[in-house]
Amino acid sequence: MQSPAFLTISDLWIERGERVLCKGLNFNVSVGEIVRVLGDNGAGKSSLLKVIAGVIPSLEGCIYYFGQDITQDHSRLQQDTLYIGHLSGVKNMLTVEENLRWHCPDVTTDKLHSTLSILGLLPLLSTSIKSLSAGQVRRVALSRLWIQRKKLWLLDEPFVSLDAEGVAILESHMKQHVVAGGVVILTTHQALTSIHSRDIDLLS
Ligand SMILES: Nc1ncnc2c1ncn2[C@@H]1O[C@H](COP(=O)(O)OP(=O)(O)OP(=O)(O)O)[C@@H](O)[C@H]1O
Repeated sequence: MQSPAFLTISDLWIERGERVLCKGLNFNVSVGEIVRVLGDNGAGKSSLLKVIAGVIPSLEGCIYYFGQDITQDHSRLQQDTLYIGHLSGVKNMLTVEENLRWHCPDVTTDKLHSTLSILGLLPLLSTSIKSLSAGQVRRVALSRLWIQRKKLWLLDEPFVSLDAEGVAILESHMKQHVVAGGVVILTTHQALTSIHSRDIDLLS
């Protein structure tokens, strides 16, 4: 018998603000895949990620995690998921280090420093988020991908504000993650330059 997919989205309907999005959406995601969710502005890409993350409920349909229906209780999937939303979850009043320690209280100083070094943020360790550029804030948000070990990455517009070097660093890290058996589901309006993805198109 074939083993169940990592994630199965089955006849999923999403409603937001009395508008129905994703009318009967079906797709599977396998271990080792990068899935790019495409669609026009307002098509429902962020909403779909939020439904998978268990942040908002679906109107109808089911989500299966390794064949187990988790539609009503996302806790098993949430344990294995790192969701970085469009607004990135970075706190303006904290420094770069405080932000990361807030999200990842168990991180060692070595790991923190090596991650910030990869992302070019080490000199900004004690700088308050409110003094950073948009691209630097995005790098702080994404640094959790190097620290928190989770199978599923749900990334909403992770490339926004990144320069070419930042895009290359993130694409390379995604590639390593899926080669190691992870899964990435992301939304982006830009083409991926060095990684292969499977595209799911949400028609608006
Ligand atoms: N909190 C909310 N309350 C009500 N409606 C919402 C809410 N958030 C989003 N919507 C609506 O849901 C629809 C889909 O929004 P969503 O953010 O999922 O789209 P998107 O495809 O990610 O768009 P974009 O490409 O612009 O980021 C839009 O019509 C939007 O107005």
